Amino acid sequence: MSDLSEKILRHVSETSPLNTLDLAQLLATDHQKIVGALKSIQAHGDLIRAEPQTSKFIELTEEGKQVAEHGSHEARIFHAVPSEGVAQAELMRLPNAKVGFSKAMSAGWLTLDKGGPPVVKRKVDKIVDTVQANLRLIQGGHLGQIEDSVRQEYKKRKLIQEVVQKSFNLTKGGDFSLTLAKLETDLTSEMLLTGGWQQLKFKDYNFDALGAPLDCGYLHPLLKVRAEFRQIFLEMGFSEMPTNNYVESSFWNFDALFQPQQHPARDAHDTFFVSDPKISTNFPEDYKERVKEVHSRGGYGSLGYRYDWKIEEAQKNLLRTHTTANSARMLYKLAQEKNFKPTKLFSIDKVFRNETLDATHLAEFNQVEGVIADYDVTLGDLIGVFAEFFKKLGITELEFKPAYNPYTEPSMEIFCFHNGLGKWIEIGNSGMFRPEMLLTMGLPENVRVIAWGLSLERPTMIKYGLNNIRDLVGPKVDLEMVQRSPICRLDK
Ligand SMILES: N[C@@H](Cc1ccccc1)C(=O)O
Repeated sequence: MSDLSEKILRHVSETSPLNTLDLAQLLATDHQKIVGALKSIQAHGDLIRAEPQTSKFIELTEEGKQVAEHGSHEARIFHAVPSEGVAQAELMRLPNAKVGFSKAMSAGWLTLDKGGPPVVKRKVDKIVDTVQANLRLIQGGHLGQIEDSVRQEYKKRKLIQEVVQKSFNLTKGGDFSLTLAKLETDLTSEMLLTGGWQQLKFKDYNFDALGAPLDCGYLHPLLKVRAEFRQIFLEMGFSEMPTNNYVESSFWNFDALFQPQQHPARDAHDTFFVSDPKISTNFPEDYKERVKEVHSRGGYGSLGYRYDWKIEEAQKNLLRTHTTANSARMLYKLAQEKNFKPTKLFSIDKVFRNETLDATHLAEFNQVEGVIADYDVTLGDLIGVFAEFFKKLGITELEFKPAYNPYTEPSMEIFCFHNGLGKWIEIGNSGMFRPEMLLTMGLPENVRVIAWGLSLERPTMIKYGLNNIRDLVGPKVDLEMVQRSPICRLDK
């Protein structure tokens, strides 16, 4: 039996009721330790009864303690003013000068001479620092001597604060005893054979214990957040697109999306080109011709880009820079069907960009993409879908900013207000696919397609409070972080 438990039992046998706070003082022990020992005594049965109490008291804040020790801000400012006065600008450089100066002025201790550059002078020779004196009284437990209004003022000045202390009033229980028998934790075969178990006392199960970590694999936070996104899309009736090709042709990654062949994103500075196999050649022939036509001469009411479109540029293989390449493939497929059916698609998979690596950028990341193709859908529908999609993530405040993408018009960046960070952050990009893209594929004229893309890493980092992407992905990831991170709910 622990020493402390024994002492508690002895004190309760002498004084009853006995408050745990008084007991802590009596035994010169931390209150938390007393409460801990009390819990273990109670595990032995009805030895001690404990009635919860709450008491409020006033204590000095850190600032209050400073004042009690070194004087109030106003007194320190007063003492910093020499008898001949001092330039106000100089005085104001001292710590806590703003409060100190204004309090000293309203106490009538100082005056401000504004004849030239403002000079602060003493108005009285001596002062009494009542704030310091009062705080010392409170510190000494004489709060009763302080008037209510003064108390309120100190509270406002954050010199004192109210603390709520939980404690217990202890009385003897029905099975009170001065000693504790050791509780058994295991039932052994010997106890069963001898029948000894009947006389022994067993420790209660603690069903609140956290338990040992499971000896099994753990899901990485990115996988958990991915599962959340996938669940949201499925709930909203979206089907998942195939995205199992990291290597893509420039044709599907750029040309099909009406992205001109001179566009800077198609430069090796931004895109990883693949050297083996270097090119793709298998494109739907008549579609390829229509893509060439719309880029070089226009069509469907568009002037096109008016340049010499080259198949060699479209053939270049690359690591896809966005999953919108997969959306393009799916929309083309949809356009080939006899009767158009409204369709909602999503994907969550890896994309690659030739980025300069830093705390928030990697050369590969995951993109979350949603696409809705339907008759006459509008930008209003897109905003409505966002409202529902992000609400399921716990995000209700959204704002949009006009943006530019070669393949969408209009385009909008999506911002959300992050409560935890207390600011607006950009979370994605969106828009309505251009007619130059959709009509070229062969979709009916009045079919519109709204779409959006986000990164998976960004919400994951925010959710798990990480500010360096290397803590989430790559060789420096702390495996214990993966084990510790609970199932993710995207609601905060
Ligand atoms: N492809 C865009 C995202 C996006 C998808 C669909 C429409 C508009 C924008 C990106 O990589 O940022």
